[in-house]
Amino acid sequence: MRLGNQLLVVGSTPASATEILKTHDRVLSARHVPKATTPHLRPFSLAFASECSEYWKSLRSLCRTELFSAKAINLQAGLRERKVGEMVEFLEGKDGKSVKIGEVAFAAVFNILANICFSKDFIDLKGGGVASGLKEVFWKILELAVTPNIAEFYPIFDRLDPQGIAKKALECQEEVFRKWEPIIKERKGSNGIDASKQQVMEKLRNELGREIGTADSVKESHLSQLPYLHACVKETLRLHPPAPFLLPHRALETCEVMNYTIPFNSQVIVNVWAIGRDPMVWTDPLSFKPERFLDSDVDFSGQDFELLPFGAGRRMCPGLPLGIKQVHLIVATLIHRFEWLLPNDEDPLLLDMNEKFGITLEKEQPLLLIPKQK
Ligand code: HEM
Repeated sequence: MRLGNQLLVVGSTPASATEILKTHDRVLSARHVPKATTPHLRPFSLAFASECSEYWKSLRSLCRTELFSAKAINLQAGLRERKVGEMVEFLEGKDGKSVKIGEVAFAAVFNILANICFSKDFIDLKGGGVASGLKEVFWKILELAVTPNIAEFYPIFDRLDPQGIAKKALECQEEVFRKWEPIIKERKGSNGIDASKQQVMEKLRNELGREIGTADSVKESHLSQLPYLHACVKETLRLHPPAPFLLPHRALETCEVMNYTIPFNSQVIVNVWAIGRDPMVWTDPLSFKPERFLDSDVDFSGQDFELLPFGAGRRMCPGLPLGIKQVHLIVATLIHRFEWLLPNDEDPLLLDMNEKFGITLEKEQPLLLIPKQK
């Protein structure tokens, strides 16, 4: 696609994903950096490092050896269990009332990361906390990053910033800095749910009941014994990959991909959302069927190009080991500890499942649920 002066190349099949993320991994490993990722944050960013520089390499190696190595992940198990326990306590206090479950899970995940890096919580589950409101600012930045920006398509408009995107992005950045500065200083100092999904829930509850039994809380040591949970999470990531186009790559040099010439500096994206729903790849692609993964070796570790929620190749997500542990632990805990109802006796079949596209995918209407203690 041509967007003004910008060339955008989209790979939407496992074959083109293999070419982009494996065969031509080095040449296509640069990042297209949207202007809305503000200039002050760019030099420190791993995700928006424009090239695989020495600094980028040192950050990746820090992730591999310190933050997300198998040893580090095991050592963090107690912390994750504690934070998930606090989330459960908070939800117990909301028995019978509706909660925005996405926000609650976001706070738990954010606090896990904040404790790994800064040994303290950033978000108070009841609202408030040093980084309350950060989620909104992050969403705003992501929204700005994907807003079609005339100044990017036609560099002649760069200085004019006709849509005010650069200005708004700068305001967001200032807000992030305002919220983070004290912490860092201190540190220095529509398709509804069908009946088959109810069967999925029942199977998952049975598995959790069998493996965890009457134990009060789910422990990370239980997780490897929960194949149906793993299959449910894979199936969710197939249909709803959080980064539907990965993060935009950029060609370092002109190269040939599947007989197409990709000129130097083109933006290259892989549409993993489309791959996950491709009828040439998946049988009955739009149905939520975790069973498809039970007798299959297909995994999201970057070797199977039909399932790429974390990408593949050198720009692949370094946070996979932490991300996936958190998702398994949180989902298992929420289902094991609570019954979940929709507000106003809403029919699950009529639930609005539309998604809002951006760098990350989220439900257009936040999911409101009522926890009921079992
Ligand atoms: C379920 C959870 C997660 C998913 C689905 C996910 C997905 C992704 C995807 C698709 C990419 C882009 C890959 C590409 O452009 O080829 C990415 C990059 C990245 N992710 Fe994740 N991620 C998750 C959790 C995390 C966590 C927990 C962290 C760290 C705390 C993290 C840190 C990063 C970083 C730093 C990059 C940029 C890597 C680079 O450009 O070299 N992610 N992630």
